[in-house]
Amino acid sequence: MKEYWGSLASILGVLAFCQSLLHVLFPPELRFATLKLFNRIFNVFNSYCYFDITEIDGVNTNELYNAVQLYLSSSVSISGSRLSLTRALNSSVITFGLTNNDTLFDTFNGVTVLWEHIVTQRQAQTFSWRPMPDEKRGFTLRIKKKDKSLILDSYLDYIMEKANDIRRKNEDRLLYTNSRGGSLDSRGHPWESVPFKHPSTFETLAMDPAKKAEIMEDLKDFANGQSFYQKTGRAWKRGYLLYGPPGTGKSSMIAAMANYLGYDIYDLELTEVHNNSELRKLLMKTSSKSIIVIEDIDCSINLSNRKKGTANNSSIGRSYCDPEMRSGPGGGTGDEGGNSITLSGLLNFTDGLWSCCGSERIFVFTTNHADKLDPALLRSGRMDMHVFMSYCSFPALKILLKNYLGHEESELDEGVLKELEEVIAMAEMTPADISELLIKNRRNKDKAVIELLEALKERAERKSKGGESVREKNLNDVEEEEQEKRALESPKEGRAFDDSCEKDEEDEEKKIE
Ligand SMILES: Nc1ncnc2c1ncn2[C@@H]1O[C@H](COP(=O)(O)OP(=O)(O)OP(=O)(O)O)[C@@H](O)[C@H]1O
Ligand SMILES: [Mg+2]
Repeated sequence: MKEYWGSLASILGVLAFCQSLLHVLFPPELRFATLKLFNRIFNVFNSYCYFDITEIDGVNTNELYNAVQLYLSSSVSISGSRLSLTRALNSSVITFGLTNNDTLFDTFNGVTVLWEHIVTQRQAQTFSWRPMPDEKRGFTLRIKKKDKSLILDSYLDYIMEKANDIRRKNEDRLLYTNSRGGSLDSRGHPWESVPFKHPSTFETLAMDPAKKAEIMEDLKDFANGQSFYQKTGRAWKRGYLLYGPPGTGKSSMIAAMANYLGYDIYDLELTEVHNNSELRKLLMKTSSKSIIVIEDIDCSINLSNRKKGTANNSSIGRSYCDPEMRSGPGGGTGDEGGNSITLSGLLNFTDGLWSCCGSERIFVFTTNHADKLDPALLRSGRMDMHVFMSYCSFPALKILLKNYLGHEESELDEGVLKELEEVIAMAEMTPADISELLIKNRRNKDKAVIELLEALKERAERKSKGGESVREKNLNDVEEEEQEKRALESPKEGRAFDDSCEKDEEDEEKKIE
């Protein structure tokens, strides 16, 4: 052992002697040139090339570093024996990462590459506007020289895309709102956000399964349709109008859409927006992969502008047909009027040049009265899909029974099922009403079903009685309308009516005399 240490010491001594000899014999310039030459020779014979991705690029955080870290976390979790764990703010998911100076092989398009995570101590604090971390972190990517041109660009793009997907999955959705009278926060953002944790999904949504499948397919096609939209020259956006009575699941559907696609929601409170330019600014500050929602659009602002007499000096309630209201992008005249937005502004918001300042966005409008909306707002391209959320149907009822009571169709008594099917359409009950009944009795499933059936029967009976009187009233109304119409259409009849009135008046006058 002593001999071993002795020989090691003598080797080190020789090396130190050589180094000092090199220093004495060769000037620094020559030493540098020699090293460069060695490097070149080494590179010629080395079949790999290396790429360093440092955590901090100058003073900015390198986005690629974070993306690589996230990307590698997806494969590391399965294979690594020592991993670093992180949990982002707002996230309910823990991600795995490579520990310091660890390596990992990855394969892309049949090419194998090596990643190494390198952590070194920062030597001295250089001047910086913000404090730097004590450690210098970075990834080194090793690729065979012959594969470099084959994969490098597409591989890095793929990593960025994958990392974004992982980030979206890990982070909870965000729900944004603008309801602060147009004020901006400290960073100049007009939107406030909270984590979006609505549990509604398409699985729990009670509606006709065929309609549900159609919507889901449409959403998936939209989300995967980047090349389609590019090819056809259309802005990558889609509009949905959800209409129907209160409590039929319009808001639940929006939440299900966001959870299905992993998008954020921007809930636009139209009454808080003062003018068209504010509306544009709000739109500019929305991110891609988001759903922009205007709930109860008929109540937010008067947009039923087609009726006579609504066109007055105020910009609210004026017609899209009104040339003044159509002029100029962004509503033009609407901005000057002061604190009101116009239909034109809203149309530009959903369909104009500004609507494509981001991409992959879905506009959803909800209303209880689709007939009150201006057709210009509803045309294809603005609202591509009109979804009627109806009263609870039999297939929807089966979904609610499963959600709230855990009942599969086969577990229910056939007779009860048949009775439910018979009365459900006539009862015209909303899924919200039925949910309340089921929640009330969820501890006693049999009681819940029986009470529901009774409530449905009672309601159906009331409806059928009410329906008759309504029908009678409607018939009377129609008759009166017909009479008025006839009077207007046949001047003779009208004249006769007028003549008789005049005659009566004359007689009256004579009597008084
Ligand atoms: N189709 C449905 N599927 C499942 N649950 C529903 C459905 N419709 C309503 N609900 C239940 O009723 C509640 C109210 O529904 P929601 O807020 O989605 O109705 P809405 O159509 O948006 O009503 P409004 O027009 O008043 O805004 C929800 O919390 C949900 O539990
Ligand atoms: Mg709603």
